[in-house]
Amino acid sequence: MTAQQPIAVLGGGSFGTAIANLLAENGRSVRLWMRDAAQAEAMRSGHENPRYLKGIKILPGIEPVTDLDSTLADCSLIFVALPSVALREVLQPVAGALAGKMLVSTTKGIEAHTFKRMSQIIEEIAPRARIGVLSGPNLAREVAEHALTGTVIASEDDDLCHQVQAALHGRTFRVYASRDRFGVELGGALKNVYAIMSGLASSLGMGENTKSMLITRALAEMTRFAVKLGANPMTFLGLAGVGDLIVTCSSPKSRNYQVGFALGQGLSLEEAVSRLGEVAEGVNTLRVLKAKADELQVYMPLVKGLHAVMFEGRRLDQVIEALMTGDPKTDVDFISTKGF
Ligand SMILES: NC(=O)c1ccc[n+]([C@@H]2O[C@H](COP(=O)([O-])OP(=O)(O)OC[C@H]3O[C@@H](n4cnc5c(N)ncnc54)[C@H](O)[C@@H]3O)[C@@H](O)[C@H]2O)c1
Ligand SMILES: O=P(O)(O)OC[C@H](O)CO
Repeated sequence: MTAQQPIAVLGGGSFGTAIANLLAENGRSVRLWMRDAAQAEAMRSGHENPRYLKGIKILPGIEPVTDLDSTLADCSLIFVALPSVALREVLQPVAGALAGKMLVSTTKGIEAHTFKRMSQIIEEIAPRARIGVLSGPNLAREVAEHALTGTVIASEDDDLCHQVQAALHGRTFRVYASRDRFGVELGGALKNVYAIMSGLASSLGMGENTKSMLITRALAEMTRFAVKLGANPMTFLGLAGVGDLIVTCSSPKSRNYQVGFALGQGLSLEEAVSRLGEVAEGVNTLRVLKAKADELQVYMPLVKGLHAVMFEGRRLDQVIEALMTGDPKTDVDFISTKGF
C-alpha cells in the first residue's frame, strides 16, 4: 500500500462515518461506500451524515461513493462497517475483487442460523484476503467527537495490524494490537446482549449495586461461553472484552442499551427497534447465543432470562426471582486457577 492510496470504508452508518473521519484526520483519502445514492449526494453537498451522525462535519478527504467495484479496485485497506445482516449480501457478489486485500471487520454481530463470526464469513467469501477485526469501547458519536478512545485491531497478520495502527492512530484514538481475532470478535458481539439487559435494568430504576452485579456476572457468563468455544479468557479482560462491556452496559448512547430501556418503558420489541431506527445487533445475537448455549450446554442464566422475557413471553419479575433464588455459585469460575 502506498501512502497515496485511498482507504475504503464500506457502510455509511454511524460507525463507518466515524472511522472515515479518523482516517481523513490522519491525512488519508477515504472512499466511504454506501448503497444509497441519495444519501451519498446529501453527504457530498451537506458535508454531514444527517441520518446517522447529525452535527458531525465530514472532512474533505472523504468521498461518499456508491460504486463498489471501483472502490475495491482502488483500495487495498478496506474497513467493513456494515450491519451483520448485510455483510454477506454486500461482499459475496464482489468476492473476486477481494483477493489479497486487507479487510478489517468492525461489525459486532453473529450470523443467524450458522453462528459464524463476521471475519469467518469474510474468510469464507475471500479465502485469499488478509483479515482483521477492529473492536473495543467505541461509541461512534464519542469517537467522532474526539473523546479519548482506545480500540483493538486483532489479526494473525502483524503487518495488517501495523498498517491499521498507522492509519487510525491519532491524538484522540489509540489502537492496540492483538493476535486473538477470535476472542476480540466474540467479545464485541456478545456484550451487546448484556447491554440490552442493562438498559432494561436502568429503566426500572435498579440501583448501582445491581448494575455492577449485572456487568460482572455478564463478564463471567460471556467468558464461560467463549472458553467453551476454545477462546483465551485473558482477551476478555482487555478493551474488546470488559472495556466494551462496560461502555455498552453503562451508556444511554448505546443502541442496544436503548432497546432494553425502551422495553422497560413498556414498548414491544418491534416498537423499540423501530423507534431506534439504527442497528442493535444484540437482538439477533441473543437469539443465536441462546440456541448455541443450549446446544453446548453452557450455563448462561442471564442470556436464558433475557431470552425468556424478550421472546418467550415470561414476566420480568418472575425471571428476576428465578435468577436471585437460583443455587449459590462460585464467583470467578471461568478462568483456570491452576498454579495459584
Ligand atoms: N455505532 C457504533 O457506535 C458502533 C461502534 C463499533 C461497531 N459498530 C458496529 O458496526 C456495525 C454497523 O453499525 P453502525 O452503527 O454503523 O450502524 P447504523 O445503523 O448507524 O448504520 C447502518 C448502515 O448500514 C447500511 N446498510 C444497511 N443494510 C445495508 C445493505 N444491505 N447494504 C449496504 N448498506 C446497508 C445503512 O444504510 C446504514 O448506512 C454494527 O455491527 C455495529 O455493531 C457500531
Ligand atoms: O450502540 P451499540 O449498542 O451498537 O454499541 C456501539 C459500540 O459497539 C460500543 O463499543
